[in-house]
Amino acid sequence: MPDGLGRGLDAPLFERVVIIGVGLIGSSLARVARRKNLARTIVACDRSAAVRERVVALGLADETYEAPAEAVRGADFVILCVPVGACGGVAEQMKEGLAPGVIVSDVGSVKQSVVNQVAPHLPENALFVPAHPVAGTENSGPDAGFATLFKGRWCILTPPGGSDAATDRVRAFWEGAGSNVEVMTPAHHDLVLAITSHVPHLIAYNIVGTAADLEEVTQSEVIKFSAGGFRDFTRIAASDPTMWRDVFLNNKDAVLEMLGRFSEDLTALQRAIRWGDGDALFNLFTRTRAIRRSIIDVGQETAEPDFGRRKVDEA
Ligand SMILES: NC(=O)C1=CN([C@@H]2O[C@H](COP(=O)(O)OP(=O)(O)OC[C@H]3O[C@@H](n4cnc5c(N)ncnc54)[C@H](O)[C@@H]3O)[C@@H](O)[C@H]2O)C=CC1
Ligand SMILES: O=C(O)C(=O)Cc1ccc(O)cc1
Repeated sequence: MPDGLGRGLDAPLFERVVIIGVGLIGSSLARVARRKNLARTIVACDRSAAVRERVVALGLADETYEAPAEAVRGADFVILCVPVGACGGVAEQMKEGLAPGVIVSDVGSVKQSVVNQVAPHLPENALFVPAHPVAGTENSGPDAGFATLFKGRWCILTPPGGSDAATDRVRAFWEGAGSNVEVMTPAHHDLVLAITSHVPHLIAYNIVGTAADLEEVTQSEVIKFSAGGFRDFTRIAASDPTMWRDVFLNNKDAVLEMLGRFSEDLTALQRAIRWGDGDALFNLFTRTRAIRRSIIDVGQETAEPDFGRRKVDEA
């Protein structure tokens, strides 16, 4: 009996899913694809020999390749899970192996730049549905992934022509992985994520760097007294340097726009402290407390909002 996507109820969603870049996100996808029967065959591709060895040792894939063009042969779904700055190069390397009608997607934290890099390399008969799971941790590599990473989290799709049959299949894949799916334009995605994710990471990198540079506060004191808010910043600031370098270089305009607003608001706070304007501080802190509580309320109904999750299960 076929489902809404034309498959038998027990049939996997895709025949041959290729994951290029098997780190935190790629390995989590491999794990959940296996667990939820989203792929008949899982193919892993990574340029790192050490990663490919771990993929084999962890049993994450049915086949493992170094070369993207070999990996993608005969695939009906290819997902780029490499840093955003590497997507164009990988697309160029894989293009000659792509079968007609293949759906190509990615998981990059920035969307417009990935579209600009990848689309020119795809043959006309490939269907491109960019995606961004708004779920992750500060850890990297195939050992850091886990099958429940995407459960109850948002996944944003930015298909070029709005929704179509390929988008429906990618939506089904992410829903199968446990995510809630939303569709928007790449530019809108990049603006929203600049303030909700990219600037917060930049602030964390900056505050940890500032604390580490302070001469009168020794490194050991920073560590010793980091039980407060600073400790949360250190988790974020432990995120992958390559990944985050690429995010900032590839979402430059939106990040600079949001950073400008942030700096203005920070200056207003600085002024309130200097002039003893307690009302200004109290009013802002009251508003932000309400925002946090509304996130938690929504989270309890739908998704667990805590980004600081750790690996909780195995493949
Ligand atoms: N880490 C996170 O919390 C999240 C990351 N993302 C996005 O997911 C993507 C991957 O991030 P992670 O899994 O965290 O990274 P990761 O560092 O854990 O894994 C990346 C993998 O890609 C491989 N790789 C790098 N360049 C390559 C190339 N040119 N060809 C083939 N393989 C290559 C690396 O060897 C590594 O195994 C990034 O685009 C990131 O923006 C999206 C949501 C959350
Ligand atoms: O670990 C955290 O707090 C995160 O914010 C994870 C994360 C990192 C990058 C993304 O594009 C989405 C989620």
